Amino acid sequence: MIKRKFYLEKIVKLIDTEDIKVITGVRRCGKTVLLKQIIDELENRGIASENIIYMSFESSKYKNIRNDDDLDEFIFSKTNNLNGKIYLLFDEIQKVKNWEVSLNSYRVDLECDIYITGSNSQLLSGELATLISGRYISINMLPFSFKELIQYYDEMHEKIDEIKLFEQYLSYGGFPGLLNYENEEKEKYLYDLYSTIVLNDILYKNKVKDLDLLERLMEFMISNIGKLFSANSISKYIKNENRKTTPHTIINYMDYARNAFIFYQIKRENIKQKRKLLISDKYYLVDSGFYFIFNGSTQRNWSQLLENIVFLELIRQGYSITIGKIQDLEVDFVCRKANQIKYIQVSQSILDENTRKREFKSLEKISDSYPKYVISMDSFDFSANGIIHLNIIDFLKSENF
Ligand SMILES: Nc1ncnc2c1ncn2[C@@H]1O[C@H](COP(=O)(O)OP(=O)(O)OP(=O)(O)O)[C@@H](O)[C@H]1O
Repeated sequence: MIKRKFYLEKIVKLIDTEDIKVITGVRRCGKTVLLKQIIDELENRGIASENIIYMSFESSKYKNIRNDDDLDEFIFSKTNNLNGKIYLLFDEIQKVKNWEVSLNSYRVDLECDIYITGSNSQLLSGELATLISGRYISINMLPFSFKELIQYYDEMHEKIDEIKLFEQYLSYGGFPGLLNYENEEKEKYLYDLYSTIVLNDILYKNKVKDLDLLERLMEFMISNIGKLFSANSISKYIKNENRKTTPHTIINYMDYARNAFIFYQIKRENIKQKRKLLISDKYYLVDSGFYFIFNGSTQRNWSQLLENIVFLELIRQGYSITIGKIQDLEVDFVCRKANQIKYIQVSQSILDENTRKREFKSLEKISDSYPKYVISMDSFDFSANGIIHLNIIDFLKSENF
């Protein structure tokens, strides 16, 4: 197991703070392993193991703990005779009914520090969420980044060519569990994971009735990542296939998929007109592996994939992102962090002069002095009119873009 330093550093700073630490993220991105790494950190600090209580509600061991009363009975019996602070780590807490009531009472009645995980962004939006609102801090996890993939092979002492590794990352993405499998099995792993999310986290959880429509919508969105659409335009497209639907249904299904962390929805802004937000949005995937299962190796649109990978790295690095529109041109990403703005275009290659002109054109139209970049797979140094070219691998390897 590699240490997820990026997330651990954030969490370690929060140990012993009052807030409940909430770790969310798509299924199988590594939340359980991270909880175990937090436990290691607590033990390294000399905390007695009996004061650390880890419970995974996916495990049959706790199948009898179904609601807040069951959980309270268990926790109070376990902690009755303990001295000192107690560390509670609950994996997939949403399986326990009214869990918010329990956590709220532990905060008051026990000297404790609490960590929870969940794979749905609605974890903290149920009716009882107000009990802990304002008393938690959440950390959203993603599958492995390219840097973490390099770290993984380094720690395995496996020499691997960086370009080959990048190609592997482009195709299969960064779900950590994939690394236990060979190529053909990777596809199956991704497909099984995708199906579990669609069935359990979207269909059953939201009582979706039309599985066929849901599957068609997901396939459409995954194949069209990084393209502009609205619920109306998708609804029209799907109706053209002789299926019944409404924009309202499409909006609901897309929300469910976002809540399961499959997609990120990004707004579009007009850079010139006072940054006004526009109607249609873009969607990006939580991991490019899911693109692969629908688009195989032959039909892949590399620019789309690169854009998705750049997007993921930007949100990992804490940027908030919109898509930019300037006159009739698009700027792929407008990135904001701490009063700074950066503009980014992503292109497979800018070796061809016409492509280069096209990619630079929208950035050249922006008159402010914030930094502007074009990221591509090319590996030459190039800058013109204040626009800097970056190689994608260098970009992904940078600690602080
Ligand atoms: N840091 C890591 N290093 C190596 N492998 C990892 C790491 N983190 C996770 N994995 C592997 O990825 C898989 C999924 O990890 P994990 O169970 O922690 O994910 P999860 O987010 O808790 O999943 P779920 O939401 O389904 O409970 C496991 O096979 C695990 O071994």
